[in-house]
Amino acid sequence: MEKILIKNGRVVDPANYIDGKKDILIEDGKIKKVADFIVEDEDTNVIDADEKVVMPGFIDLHVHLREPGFEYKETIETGSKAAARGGVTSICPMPNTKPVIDSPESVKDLLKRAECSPVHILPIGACTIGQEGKELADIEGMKDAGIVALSEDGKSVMDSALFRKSLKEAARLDLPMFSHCEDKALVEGGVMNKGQKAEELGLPGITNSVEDVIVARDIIMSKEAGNRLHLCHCSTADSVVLVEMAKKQGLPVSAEVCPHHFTMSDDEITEDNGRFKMNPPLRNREDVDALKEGLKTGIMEVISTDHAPHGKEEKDQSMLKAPFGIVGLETSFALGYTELVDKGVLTLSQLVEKMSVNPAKVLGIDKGNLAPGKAADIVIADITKEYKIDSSKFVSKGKNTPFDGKKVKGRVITTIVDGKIVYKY
Ligand SMILES: NC(=O)N[C@@H](CC(=O)O)C(=O)O
Ligand SMILES: [Zn+2]
Repeated sequence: MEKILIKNGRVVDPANYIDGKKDILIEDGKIKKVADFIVEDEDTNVIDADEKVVMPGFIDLHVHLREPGFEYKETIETGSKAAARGGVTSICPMPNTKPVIDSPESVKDLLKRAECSPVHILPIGACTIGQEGKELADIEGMKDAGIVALSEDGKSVMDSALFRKSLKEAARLDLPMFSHCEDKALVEGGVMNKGQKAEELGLPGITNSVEDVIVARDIIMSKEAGNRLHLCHCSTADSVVLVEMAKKQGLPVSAEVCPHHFTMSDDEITEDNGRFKMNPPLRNREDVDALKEGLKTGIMEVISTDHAPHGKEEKDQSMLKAPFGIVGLETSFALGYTELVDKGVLTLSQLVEKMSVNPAKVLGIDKGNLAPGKAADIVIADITKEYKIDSSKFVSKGKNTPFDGKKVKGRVITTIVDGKIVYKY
């Protein structure tokens, strides 16, 4: 296998307390050596990373690949290539495909299909059969087949007694539960955040309580069941308060924030169009500020995208009709860098913690770390030059983003997975 030497880059590797100029030698898919100066052999591929940052590959705990069943929105191939373009070297696809990933056979089928992927695919299994919320799925069988977490994402298991059963299985099998927090009955047809903007546009609103009551329920129930709980796409100020309370009690609770929720608030929605529609919705300024503060203090540990591709026609219509969801894999680093690091909310090292180190901890996998001997999953990026997000360049089939044309910094230049270059700008 090719030897690669990454020279002169600013290595940002928080797991090893490194933020400084180093060379990294990669051999046989693994990191061989990290040092101030490494001399190359003749047969080494040298990557000049002068003025670039070199980080452990990002791990995205929340993506939708749509295959099987909705290949017109995305396939495993296009979604995983989008990940590589975004510097994301491991992705966790949610089970809301058709059929739903709810059995050992469907997990095996997914992993077989995933052989085309340039990045690692770590599947998540559904809690209930068909995500219908009626009957528990074969969770142990799915674990044996290779799932890394459980989730009913797209909805909550609204039957709390059934949810308790899945939490107990999660605890027994040591699988984290990834909770999509949404009290279905409270949505009442809402399509965007309830507030002044929704009134202006004449659209039904989604209150914060839709999320908050299930965040509280899931924390309380996980405390009793003894499972690890990871709260998906937190969007409200009170979610942060509740996660802080759980952490103060020493509970194994983690929480993610998506780039769109820390970048944009509902008052920035310019028109009634599906590109502004996702679940949970863009919230108000106070919520956005609370999420940023939560990221800063460390209460919110993970940034993941909830990459949710849809067809052009589906999204280019009123929020009353468009499906929920926006793409995120190809813009997450740029938004994180621009909104959090460049604006002084986080250091670059802290951003890497949220995008690489902590997601690995949530899954309990040996990644997010550039020490010798570790797998060479690496991203090299340029953080100096400003550019505009251009959705026509996305390799994802989904172009549905509210950030088209936004000026950002933070461009992924090279992505390496297991010592192999899988993307080059
Ligand atoms: N987030 C979304 O708006 N949509 C997701 C489902 C989900 O993660 O809630 C989807 O699958 O499209
Ligand atoms: Zn969700």
